[in-house]
Amino acid sequence: MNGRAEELIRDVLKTKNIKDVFFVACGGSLVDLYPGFYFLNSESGTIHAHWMTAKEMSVAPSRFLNENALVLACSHGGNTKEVINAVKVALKNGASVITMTHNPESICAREFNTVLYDWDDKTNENERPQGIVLRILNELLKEKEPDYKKYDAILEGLENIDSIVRTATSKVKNRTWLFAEKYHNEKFLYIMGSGASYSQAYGFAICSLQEMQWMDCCYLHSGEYFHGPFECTDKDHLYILLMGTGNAREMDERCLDFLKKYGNKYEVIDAKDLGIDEIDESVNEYFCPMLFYNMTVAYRTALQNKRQHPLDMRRYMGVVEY
Ligand SMILES: O=P(O)(O)OC[C@H]1O[C@](O)(CO)[C@@H](O)[C@@H]1O
Repeated sequence: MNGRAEELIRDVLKTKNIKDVFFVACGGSLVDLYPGFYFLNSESGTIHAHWMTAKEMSVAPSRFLNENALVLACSHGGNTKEVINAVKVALKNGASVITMTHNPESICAREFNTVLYDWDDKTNENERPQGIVLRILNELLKEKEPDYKKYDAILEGLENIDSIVRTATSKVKNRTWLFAEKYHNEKFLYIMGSGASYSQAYGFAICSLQEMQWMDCCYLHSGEYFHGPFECTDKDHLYILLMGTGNAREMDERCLDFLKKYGNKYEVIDAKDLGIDEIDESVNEYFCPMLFYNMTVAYRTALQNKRQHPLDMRRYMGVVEY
């Protein structure tokens, strides 16, 4: 780990008493910030967490967006207008800002405090946005909360997650191919998850299936499935269930029990079958989304190959005005 993330948060803490952390971005980058938001909500006794699409921060800024706030903003390309505007509003309100981007030439990199990350197959999970966010928050809690006890377990997880992800990715290869063979023409998919991994149900749906495959689908929180959506369950609808760890897991298990009884077509991606237990039980739920992200890449690649629909084909994004 290169230390830039740690350096930036320590700098902030020299002069600021952080009471609120805002996580802002758009689309896939926003997905990457959710586990940090969930982590802070679960672990901190002094800091409030807020997670929102960047535009919402500019059009409806919270009253907590002030000199005691820290904004963590992510933009892969570093130039997304909504993100740049949100950061400007945050700075104007006196907040501290750390951005993350892959693009050294971008506005994020040139104009704001930034952590630059690589994005190639070899990049370690702890140097990608989800890992960087967890590193920043781990330092923040260590500095601010004397009773924070998970610092070492998180560091250890950050050391181990990359090899877990790589092993899991090769393990699911055949399975993703079979999935694509069976379901490449599916009319509608439900993607479910909970806890920190709710983010990946969201990302699987909006980025991998809708944006990259133009497939109709929706994402659901496993807990919310029982509050309306389950009425659609029958032998024909397809469900993808991400099963994480931690306290939230019981919501995923409840969905699985129900699907076993009343459903027929469901794909279970269980972090416990994919090696997540190699990370300490007290923190491994925060690493499941990194694992699930890589599973969504594996599934969407198999779908792309079967459907002959390139992952980078767009008809609106970056093509027309919006
Ligand atoms: O991360 P950036 O560069 O701000 O771009 C955000 C855009 O990229 C995506 O995450 C993926 O194409 C979209 O969901 C979103 O509109």
